[in-house]
Amino acid sequence: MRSVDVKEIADAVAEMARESNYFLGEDVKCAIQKRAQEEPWPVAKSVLEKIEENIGIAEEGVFPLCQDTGLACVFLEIGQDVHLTGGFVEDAVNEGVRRGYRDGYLRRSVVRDPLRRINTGDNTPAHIHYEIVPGEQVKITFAAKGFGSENMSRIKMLPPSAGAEGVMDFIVKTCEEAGANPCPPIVVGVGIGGTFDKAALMAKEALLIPFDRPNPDAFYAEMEEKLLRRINDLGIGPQGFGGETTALSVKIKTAPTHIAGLPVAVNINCHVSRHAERTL
Ligand SMILES: O=C(O)C[C@H](O)C(=O)O
Repeated sequence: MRSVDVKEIADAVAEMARESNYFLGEDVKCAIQKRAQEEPWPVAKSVLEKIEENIGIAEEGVFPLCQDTGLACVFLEIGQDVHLTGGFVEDAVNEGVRRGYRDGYLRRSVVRDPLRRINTGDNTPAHIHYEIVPGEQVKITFAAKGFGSENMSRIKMLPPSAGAEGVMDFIVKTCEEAGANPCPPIVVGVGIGGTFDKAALMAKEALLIPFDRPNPDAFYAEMEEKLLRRINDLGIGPQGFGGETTALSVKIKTAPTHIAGLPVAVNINCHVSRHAERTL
């Protein structure tokens, strides 16, 4: 049994909240740079170059990547041989979010009640997902989820007869209907199978997979490639001005499901796919 003080979790969350809002991952930056070089449409190319310039400005540490600094989504993988000490883990995560958003001068975007809309003032509470895993470490993944793109996400309970084609049509249609709203080029996370709620969670987790990591299952790796081509063929383009770059990456997660069902969830992210990881 190993002890981990939850204060370490709070510190890590605070650091990741600031870091992820100012620095994009290398996989995202490389994908944008490659697309900017290859994009044949002049307006699309110039928008991608502006996005690259914006990334450079954010890296100077004065302005975050986007005014929508996101709802803090925190994924905790807790080893079953870990003893968490020093307080309640949920309070520690929220303390980290509170500090990170305050010290990073990040916009607070959370309302306490979905209908009465009073801002909590410190971007808490975070959306926290816990998973118990083997071992004696705690892995924390922080994602700042913007809502222009979250709002364009969809879930559908398809009949099993829809098959792979039906699933792909739903994913592509979701991206087509999203149009310019999620600030393309988008990142597409897909969850197939499980239950209604599991599919949505997998779609969000799929957004955290590095762009350059191919799906370990060849069937789904091929589906990801086909989907990326089909979404880019929509011609929506960067920020909706047309072009061949509507999406940067499509990642799929799957889970066993019921014989009578085929849940599919599509979680869309804008091009600032912001997340960071720490292992304690
Ligand atoms: O919340 C915002 O700042 C805007 C939102 O992310 C949007 O894309 O419309």
